[in-house]
Amino acid sequence: MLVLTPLIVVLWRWFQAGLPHFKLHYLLEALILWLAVIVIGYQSFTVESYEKAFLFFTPIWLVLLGVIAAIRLGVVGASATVALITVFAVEHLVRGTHPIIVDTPQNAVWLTQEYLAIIAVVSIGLAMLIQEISEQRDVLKQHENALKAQNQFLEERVNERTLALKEVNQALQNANGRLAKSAATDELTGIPNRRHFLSEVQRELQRLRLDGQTASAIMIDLDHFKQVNDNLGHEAGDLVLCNIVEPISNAIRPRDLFGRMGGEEFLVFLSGADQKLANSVAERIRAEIESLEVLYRNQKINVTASLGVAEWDGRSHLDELFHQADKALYQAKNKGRNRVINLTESDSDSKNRPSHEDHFELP
Ligand SMILES: Nc1nc2c(ncn2[C@@H]2O[C@H](COP(=O)(O)OP(=O)(O)OP(=O)(O)O)[C@@H](O)[C@H]2O)c(=O)[nH]1
Repeated sequence: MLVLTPLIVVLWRWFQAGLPHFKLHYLLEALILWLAVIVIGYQSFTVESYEKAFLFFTPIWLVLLGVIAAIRLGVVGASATVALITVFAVEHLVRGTHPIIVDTPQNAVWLTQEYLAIIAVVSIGLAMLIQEISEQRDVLKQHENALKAQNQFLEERVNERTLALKEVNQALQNANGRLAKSAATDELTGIPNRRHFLSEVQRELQRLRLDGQTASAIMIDLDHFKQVNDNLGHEAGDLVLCNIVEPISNAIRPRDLFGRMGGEEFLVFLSGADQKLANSVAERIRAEIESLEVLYRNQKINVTASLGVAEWDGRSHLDELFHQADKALYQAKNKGRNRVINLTESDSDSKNRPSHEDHFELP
């Protein structure tokens, strides 16, 4: 009864949990094993067979079958195998045909019980141990899978965050770019404003100084621009200022610097250009402006400009260069406007004229 108890417990749990589904190969293995148990059990517990084939049909082999049952069939299979062996042992004990030959029946019962206890402990105990290990392995596997899933989730979150951060960063860079551009651009005309223009010129002057190259500046001021505003309104004046950009840009090279200094005054800086070249560029600008026709509310507006040219001496600060150009511009205005004047051509009086700009402050 003691030996059958595990089987009864296992079967009872089965019924409680619902009958498990055994796979075909499991049933086949169980069938083969139990056949071996029946053959060896019958022979080893029948005293005649035991005596004839002592080594082959011995109850010890049944212990080995119990171990195989534990490994291959689990707790259920091991319990069933132990039960089967118990049936043989008890049946032969009752009939008195058992091979356990001892002096008294009482001792035979004790010895049989010990034998069955050993089989039960080895077989069912081993099966339970294997089951425990397997369950622990399953739990570990589950934890590992959960950990992997958690890691994957975290990785996805990190990727999402990184992507979001990249997007924010990109947006920030774009905004910064736009901000820098708008800080450097004249709102009305879209060309570099005074501050940005002067800083670009200063950088260029440093480069030219190192390279030992020359440069020239052209200061452009629209003539009688006040009249445009007064006669046609500020909006018309703005339109003229916007339209003036294209002819000036057309007359210079892309690498030349061009900016609005304020009001109706523009500045051009020509790297590597001497006085002669600067004069011809200024003349081209003047002609382009003169031929410009701005259409405002079906009305054509024509403007002219006066231009002052100055060549850089290779040493002086940009303040000085632009003052020279400004003085030349003053000469152009004095001499009747719509013309280009180079400071070398201007009369000495003009040099005493207070500058158009107090000074060209650097950003
Ligand atoms: N529409 C418009 N007018 C401006 C702007 N900035 C300055 N002005 C005007 O430009 C005019 C400049 O007038 P003045 O300095 O007398 O020069 P001018 O009339 O061109 O005369 P000269 O330079 O001597 O030929 C003023 O009426 C300013 O109001 C601007 O952004 N838009």
